[in-house]
Amino acid sequence: SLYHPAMYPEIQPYKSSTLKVSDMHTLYYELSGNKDGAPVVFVHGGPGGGCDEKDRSFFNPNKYKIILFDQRGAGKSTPQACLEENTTWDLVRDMEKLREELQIEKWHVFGGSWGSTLSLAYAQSHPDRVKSLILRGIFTLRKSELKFFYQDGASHLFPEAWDEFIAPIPEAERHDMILAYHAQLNSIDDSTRIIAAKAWSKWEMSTSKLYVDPAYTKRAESDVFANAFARIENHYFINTGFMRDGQILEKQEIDKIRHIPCIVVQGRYDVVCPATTAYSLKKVWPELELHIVPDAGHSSREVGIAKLLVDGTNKFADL
Ligand SMILES: CNCC(=O)c1nnc(C(C)(C)C)o1
Repeated sequence: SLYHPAMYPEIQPYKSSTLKVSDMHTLYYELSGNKDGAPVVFVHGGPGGGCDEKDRSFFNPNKYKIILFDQRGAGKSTPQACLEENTTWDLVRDMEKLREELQIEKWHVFGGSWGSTLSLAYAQSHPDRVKSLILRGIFTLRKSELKFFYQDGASHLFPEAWDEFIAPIPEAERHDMILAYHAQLNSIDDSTRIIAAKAWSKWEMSTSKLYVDPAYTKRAESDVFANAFARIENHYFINTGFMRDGQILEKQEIDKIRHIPCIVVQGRYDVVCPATTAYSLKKVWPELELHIVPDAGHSSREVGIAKLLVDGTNKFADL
């Protein structure tokens, strides 16, 4: 079932296709809802997480032309979990290629977690192509954010899951978990790679909701999902998103997009992308509408978060 009564019923795409964006990469995308409606592009998280069919339900299908696409190496895009030619700026260029392929002038942009990072990077690169931004669980890949979730922070709140996360890593390497996981996720040994990928994914899935949800955590047990999610996330994080530390929050970058209508929905108890980053974004971008949900964690599937996201898409539908 869906995460809140305000969400729209599950629908199927009226078109699914692929777009070749480089000699190496081909993206999967799909269109649903009203083909003459207001175009909105859904930017999935991870990176490497891929889209989920339920993601269509954040949008009124009578008002929106709903565009879901799997970023490089994620979901149904190929080559699966490929790290070559896979950077933030390749994905920004891909969004422009997709927009042009679909003959869209301007579109609404909706994204959570890594999806909020890429949405902001895209808007700062192409502000004239963005009608509105609806963002959840703000993530800007600062070293402090990565340290909190992967080294010394969330570990204090989820000690049991943290024990499982560090288990595959030799004690001598635990002082730099992202680097240590990079070695295992890129090992020549398949079993080392998949064990590390599942442990990495399970850490995130078991800390993404205020009430740990076993059904949600199960997602980490899929070899295909875990492999792409873990390898691509780790690749982006070890490169701190291919950006300067804090680049997205710089005044010169925010000033490019301050005129764009923007709603941010942030869980108070989000331990994956803690509220401090959403708050920093609000301080540098006072015009944005910030909602901190008092009883939610990171996931867009938290009841309070899902409701405010749908309220946001309903509000922006007629912009
Ligand atoms: C640090 N990564 C957070 C993120 O982007 C994310 N968390 N869960 C997801 C999926 C919903 C795509 C699994 O993405």
